[in-house]
Formats: sequence, structure tokens, C-alpha cells
Amino acid sequence: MTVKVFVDGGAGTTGIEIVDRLSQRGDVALTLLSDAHRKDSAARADALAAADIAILCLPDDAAREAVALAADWPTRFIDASTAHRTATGWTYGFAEIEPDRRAELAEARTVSNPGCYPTGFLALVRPLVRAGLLAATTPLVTHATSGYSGGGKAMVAEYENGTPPTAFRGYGLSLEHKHVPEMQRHAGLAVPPIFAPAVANTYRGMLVEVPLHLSQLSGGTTVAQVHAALADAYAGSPLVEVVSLADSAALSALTVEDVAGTDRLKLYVFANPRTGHLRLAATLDNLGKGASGAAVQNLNLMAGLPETEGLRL
Ligand SMILES: NC(=O)C1=CN([C@@H]2O[C@H](COP(=O)(O)OP(=O)(O)OC[C@H]3O[C@@H](n4cnc5c(N)ncnc54)[C@H](OP(=O)(O)O)[C@@H]3O)[C@@H](O)[C@H]2O)C=CC1
Ligand SMILES: CC(=O)N[C@@H](CCC(=O)OP(=O)(O)O)C(=O)O
Repeated sequence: MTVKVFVDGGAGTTGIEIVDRLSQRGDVALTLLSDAHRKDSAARADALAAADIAILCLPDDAAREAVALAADWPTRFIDASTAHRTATGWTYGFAEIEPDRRAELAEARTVSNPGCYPTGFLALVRPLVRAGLLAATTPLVTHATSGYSGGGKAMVAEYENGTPPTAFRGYGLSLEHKHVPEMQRHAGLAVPPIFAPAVANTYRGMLVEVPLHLSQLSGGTTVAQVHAALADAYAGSPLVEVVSLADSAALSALTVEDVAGTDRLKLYVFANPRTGHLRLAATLDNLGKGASGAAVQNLNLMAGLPETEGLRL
């Protein structure tokens, strides 16, 4: 079986990485538009109509336009933008986040690819909420650091234009980041988390942290139960690894680059039983499991192909 795939926005930071993962595959027939036509609505409409699955790697407005252009066609979508991540009728494309999500993705017509930061946050928080260890009303805080490719072509140009870049900078200081509704919705939280993002002077990679006091968890919850809830949620997953408590305790540092260059997601539980302090941490590549790798995983699931085909394990 060959799946006809059109990558709309294939010349951008996320799109190029998807094309890299798909271009060598015999089970995918890839359509890309030339530089002269890639923003031409008529050319895009034709390519969308001819595709089994279109992957949108576009700004939000252009992603909405692509969906409208294909309104008369049975084209299935994977949208990497923020446009549809809390939209009715769209399946949230985080295969591991709910037990039945893979089956839903196999049938879905419109799939929203998760945001990079929400991928780390949700991977840590959702299993704890689902297991009843963390009440939905808990006011959470999450700190996260991204490689600068997370800001797309414009931020890459800013970091690589010859002007000495900042080593590390916090942003989102208005506390209205576009990822917060997505984090709240898919974690099943009643209260939006405080989100403190930052960019580091490295091209790719991501570190997302959720610090917690054990006292914020349901009465009597232990560190071992927190770890077990995560380990159970991702048991058998080819991409998500829950590091053992002993291996986490042996670490003296955790870097943004931990799994950069792969499509993996690693989860850590750091704990001090004396103080009851926990630091839950996730590492991923913003362009791997945070974007392009997840899009290819979703494509595989939607098309009935092996889940990790073309991925960087
Ligand atoms: N970078 C990342 O780590 C992640 C990105 N995403 C999301 O993926 C999407 C793409 O991001 P990213 O790849 O970083 O962004 P880039 O800016 O690197 O790429 C966007 C691409 O879309 C093209 N484009 C813009 N408008 C149109 C249009 N009307 N028709 C066709 N093409 C158009 C741009 O062309 P041109 O440059 O010529 O304007 C560019 O090639 C965004 O919605 C982003 O939020 C999601 C998760 C992580
Ligand atoms: C470093 C940086 O600027 N990151 C972007 C998020 C990455 C991105 O654009 O992806 P999404 O589609 O998941 O929003 C931001 O904070 O807006």
C-alpha cells in the first residue's frame, strides 16, 4: 500500500524534518510544491485534493485556510499548528496519552499534532490525573526550555544572523502563552497551569519540568506510586521511556539536548523523600516527538503502517 501525502509548508523548519523522515520510504508517495507554487492557493488546493493525508506545517491562519480549501474532498489532515488543538471534531494526536488514542487515530479524519511543550507537560501530568493521584483542581506550574528551532525560521535566523545570541532567555511573560489551553484541556485540569517557557542557545531539544510537593498529591501518595503511574501509562511504548527512580537519582544533571536528534520522549521523577519535594521532568526534541516525529507517528497510525516507521529511535 502506498499513502499519498502532501506536506503543506514543506519548506519550513517542521516541514523539512517531516520530508526528511518520509522521503526514503516506499510506502509513502510524497507531494511537495515548488518554491514558485508553495503559497499559491490553487496549487495547494489541487495537492490537497489529490492527497490521502495532508500534513500542515504552517502558521495557524494558513492551516485553517488549507482545511477550508479541501472542504469538498475526503482528504485527511494532520495539523502541526496550534489552530485545531482544542477544536471540536479534531483528534488530539498524542498516541500515548490515552489508552484508546491509537485506535481513535487509526479512524480519525482530522488530527491535531500536539505542541512541543504540551507534549512534555501532558506526558508527566495526564497519567497522574487519570490515576487519581493529582486532583484536577491542583494549581500547577511548569518551567520549560526549548532549542531555538522551536521558534521556526524567524527565530533560527535571529540566532544565526551573526549577532551574539542570548544564552538563555525566559519569555511568555504575559502568562498568556498559546499552549496553556491545550495543556489544561488534555491534562483534564480545572485550573490552567502557570507556564514559564524559555529559549536556550542550542538548535534543538527541550526540557519540561513540573515541580510538585508530595502534599499536593492525594493523601498518602508516595514517590513510588507517582513513578509507577507513569511507568504503567507508557509500558510497552516504543518512544516514551520512564527512567527508573534509581537511574534518575544517579544523575547530577539533565540537559535540553538529552534526546535531541531523536523522536523519543524520556520522563524522569526526581525526589527527596525527606522534604517531600518532587521534580517531574520530560526531555524531547522540539522537532522530534515535539513536532515532526509525532506527525510521522500519527501518519503511520492513521494509514495503518508500522507505528515507528521512518522515526528516529
Ligand atoms: N518549530 C517547532 O519546533 C514546532 C513548530 N510547530 C508548528 O508547526 C507550524 C510550522 O512551524 P515552523 O516549521 O516552526 O515554522 P516556519 O516558519 O519554519 O515554517 C512555516 C512555513 O510555512 C510557510 N507558509 C507561511 N504561510 C504560508 C501559506 N499561506 N501557504 C503556504 N505556506 C506558507 C512558510 O513560508 P515562508 O517562510 O516563505 O513564509 C514556511 O516555509 C507552526 O504552526 C508551529 O506552531 C509545532 C511544534 C514545534
Ligand atoms: C521557542 C519558541 O518560540 N517556541 C514556540 C512554540 C513552538 C511552536 O511554535 O510550536 P507549537 O505549534 O507547538 O506552538 C513558542 O513558544 O511560541
